[in-house]
Amino acid sequence: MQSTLHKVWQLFTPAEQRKAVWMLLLALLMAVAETVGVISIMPFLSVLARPGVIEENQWLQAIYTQLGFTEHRTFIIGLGIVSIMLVLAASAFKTIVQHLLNRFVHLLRHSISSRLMARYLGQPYEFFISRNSAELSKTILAEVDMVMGNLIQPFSQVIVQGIVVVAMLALVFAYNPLTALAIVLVVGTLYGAIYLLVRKRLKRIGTEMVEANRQRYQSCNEALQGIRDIKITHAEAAYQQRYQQASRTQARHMATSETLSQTPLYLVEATGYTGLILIALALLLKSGDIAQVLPALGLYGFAAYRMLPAAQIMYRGFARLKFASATLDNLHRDMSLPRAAAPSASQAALVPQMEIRLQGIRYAYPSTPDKLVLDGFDLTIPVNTSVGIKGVSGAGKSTVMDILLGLLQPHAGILSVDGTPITPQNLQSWQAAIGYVPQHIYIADTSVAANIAFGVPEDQIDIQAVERAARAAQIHEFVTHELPQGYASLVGDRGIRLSGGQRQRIGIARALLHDPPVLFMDEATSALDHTTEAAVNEAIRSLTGKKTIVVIAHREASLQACDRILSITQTS
Ligand SMILES: Nc1ncnc2c1ncn2[C@@H]1O[C@H](COP(=O)(O)OP(=O)(O)OP(=O)(O)O)[C@@H](O)[C@H]1O
Repeated sequence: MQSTLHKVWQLFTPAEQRKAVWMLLLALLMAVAETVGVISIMPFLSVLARPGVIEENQWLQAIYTQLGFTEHRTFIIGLGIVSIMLVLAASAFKTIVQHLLNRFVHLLRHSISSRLMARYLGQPYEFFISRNSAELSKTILAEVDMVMGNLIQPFSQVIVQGIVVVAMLALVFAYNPLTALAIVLVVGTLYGAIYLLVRKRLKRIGTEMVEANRQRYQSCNEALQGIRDIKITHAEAAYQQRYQQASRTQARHMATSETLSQTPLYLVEATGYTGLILIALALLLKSGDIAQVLPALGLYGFAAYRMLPAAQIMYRGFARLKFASATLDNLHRDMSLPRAAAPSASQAALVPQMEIRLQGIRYAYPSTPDKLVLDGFDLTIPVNTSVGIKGVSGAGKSTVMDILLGLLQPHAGILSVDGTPITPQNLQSWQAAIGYVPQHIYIADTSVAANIAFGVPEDQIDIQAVERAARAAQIHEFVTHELPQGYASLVGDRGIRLSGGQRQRIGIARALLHDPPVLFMDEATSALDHTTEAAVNEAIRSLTGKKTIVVIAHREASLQACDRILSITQTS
């Protein structure tokens, strides 16, 4: 429990932690308002039951004479009105505080999920090749919500309602300590026993629910991304079943957790009402006068009316805290990922003047640490020359390119530009000098222009630069003559409205957009027909001598224009 609270606390920024303390104070005031509301009913009920109490009670008498009352009736009406006003004021105050609490909780959700997204995006590329993307979306979108709904919101309720319960108990205690102790004993034992019985189960189904949710996201993601293959292989039923199984498990566990957190309500309600009737009878038997019993009964009744739901909400909060503890562990782990290294102050491109160099590179992927893809790999690329890299499939060509791009960190050896090693601090400057065409081009569901000027806000796109790059990539004619809205045409999810070759040319235009001094191309023309490939290659050939170019290609034709061809062989 303590570690759960500690983990929740660590999800907050220092400013949010301070705000949380303020919220706690407000909750305290809310409980005070609640108590004032209850206490204000006491004098009214007493006087209503037995007006003679005005003369017996020095406080009531002082108020009666000070305010110049002459008649009991008007005094009772006055007390009633004051009581109503206090209850109304307390309700208004509670509404405001509740709104502030809700706001705090929902803005926290926004803040935590935004920070988690930033934390993920700040991770090195290797992090993403080791984790499933559906799992990451699930944590950002579903688990933060889950933690808010099942942890922070119930936790804030545990505190607010805890204060209400304590205030109500104090009120009853002041009136009759024995009754207060009896209430604590009965209600506390009931809830405590039920909680001890269900907590292990809640934790277990909470853990299983996290796994079911992961499978739900993953099967959904895979099914929608691989829809072509699913259609061809008729794998709809298999995917549907995979999704359904996980979804059903999740639904069942959610329902069980709900039931387990609601169960004691009816039991405690029954106990509460039984207790109230027993107290009424005991009081009546003791005094024999219903008028004397009425105020005490009013107090107990109201305290029970406020306290039992509060105790139930508290219990529910604890139960949900237990249920969500596995989700919290997940979220806490990912929120504790290291922050991205701060880039150097200067973001100017690190343009090579002499050479780009890989020296003694050794690399193995995180999932297969014993299988070295590169071992003692050296490569020197003099500036403004072009290197073609060939080799059998799986030899490690793309891995070399990813290391040149600074996406993968070699385990040994260095990547340097003019003798300056590339580190996390100057990586951004190095990448600013590179235009890169990957093997699989990612096309976003936006306009052609926004896809070429990738990552630039729509209203800041330099359309002339976009057109220039598109001409070099041999896509300008297609965009202007065949797309209904030219560069503003939308390309669909992952560029579904474009052919493979058109997508590839958009990727090439993207790489050329800023006229980079360094150009890396990984199978950049593999999806083009011969005529288009020849035209693109011609455009790239015209750049030789003016840019430093590294090309990976299987087709010799794509490497013909290179100054040097390097053959990579698989390390055994
Ligand atoms: N994310 C990864 N995790 C583990 N192993 C990987 C990963 N990516 C690539 N590999 C392995 O590393 C080796 C080199 O892969 P790489 O993609 O660099 O080859 P390549 O020469 O570019 O191949 P191709 O010509 O088929 O694109 C292969 O054996 C591949 O299985």
